[in-house]
Amino acid sequence: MIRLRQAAKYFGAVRAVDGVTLEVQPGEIFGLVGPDGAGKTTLIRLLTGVLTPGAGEIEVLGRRNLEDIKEHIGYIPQKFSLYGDMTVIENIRLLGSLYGADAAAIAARAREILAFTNLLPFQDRLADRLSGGMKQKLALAAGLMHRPKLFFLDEPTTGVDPVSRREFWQMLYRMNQDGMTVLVSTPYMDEAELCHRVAFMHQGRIVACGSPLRLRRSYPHRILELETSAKHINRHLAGVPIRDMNAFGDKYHLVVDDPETAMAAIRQALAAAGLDIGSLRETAPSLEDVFVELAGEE
Ligand SMILES: Nc1ncnc2c1ncn2[C@@H]1O[C@H](COP(=O)(O)OP(=O)(O)OP(=O)(O)O)[C@@H](O)[C@H]1O
Repeated sequence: MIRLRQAAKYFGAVRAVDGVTLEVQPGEIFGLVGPDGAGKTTLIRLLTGVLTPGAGEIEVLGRRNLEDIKEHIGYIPQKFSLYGDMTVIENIRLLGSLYGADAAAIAARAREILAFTNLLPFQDRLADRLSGGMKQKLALAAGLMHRPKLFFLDEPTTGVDPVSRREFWQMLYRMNQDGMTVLVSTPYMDEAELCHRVAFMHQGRIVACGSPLRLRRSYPHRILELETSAKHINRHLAGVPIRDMNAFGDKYHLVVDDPETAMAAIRQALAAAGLDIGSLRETAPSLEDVFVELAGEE
C-alpha cells in the first residue's frame, strides 16, 4: 500500500526525513510516533505528494507519480484546512463537488458521513464555531466524502479533549473495519498502543518499527516504578545501580538490569535520606520506556 526506500527530505541543514525505509500493508492502522520536530509531518507530506523527496523512492497505492493518488486518498493535515466561515454541511458539499459527484449523490453521502461522525445535529453550524474535537471530526468527514482507500491523518487529536479523542479513534477503527488503511501520526503513546504497527521516528529517522507488543517485548532492560512525594530523589540515588530515570506524571520509571538488587539499594538510599517511599515495584515496560531508550541511543 505504501513503500518507501531511503526517502529523504532536507530543508537546508535540517534533515527532516533522513533515509526512511518503510512498508505499510493494506488493512493496517499504522502509527507514526515521535516528538515534535521528529519529521512526521514532512514524511506525511511526502507520502501525500505535497512535497517531493530530495532522494529515495516512494510508492503509494502502487504508483510512483503521487499526482495520480490524490483522488484515492484522504488527508487531514495538522492545521485545520476547511472553511471556518462556512457551515459543516457547506464544507462537506464543497468537498463532494470537487470530486465531481452530482448533487443527489453528494447529499446522500453527506448524510451518511455526518451520521457516522455524529455531526448531524451540527450541520448548520459555522466550522469556526465548532470545538477542537468537532473540527477534527469535520475534517475526517470531509476526507471521507470520496471513499478513499487510504487515509493519512497528521496528529488529528493533538489538543483534543480525552472523550473526543476516544470517539475519534473509535471512528478510525470503524473505517479500518470497512477496509480502509490508515496512517496516523501522533505524539501520544496511548494512541500508539491502538495501532496495529508503529514506527518510532526521531530526528528524521525510523528508530524502530513493529507491533506495540513486539516493541515492548524487545525492551532490553527492566523497569521499576517508584511512587513518592519526595522531590529531587535523583540526588539521593547516586550510588544505586540505575541506568536511567524518567518522570511519568507523579511516578518515576527507573531503568535497571537487576530489579531485586536495585530495589533493595533504592529503599536503603531513600531511607538513609529520610525520604518516604509511597510504593516501589517492578512494572512492564511501556511504549514510552521503549521510545525513551531508543531516542537516547541515537
Ligand atoms: N518547510 C520547512 N522549511 C524548513 N524547515 C522545515 C520545514 N518543514 C519542516 N521543517 C523542519 O523539519 C523538522 C521536522 O519537522 P516536522 O514538522 O516534519 O516534524 P513533526 O514530527 O511533524 O513535528 P511537529 O509535530 O512539531 O510538526 C523540524 O526541525 C522542522 O523545523
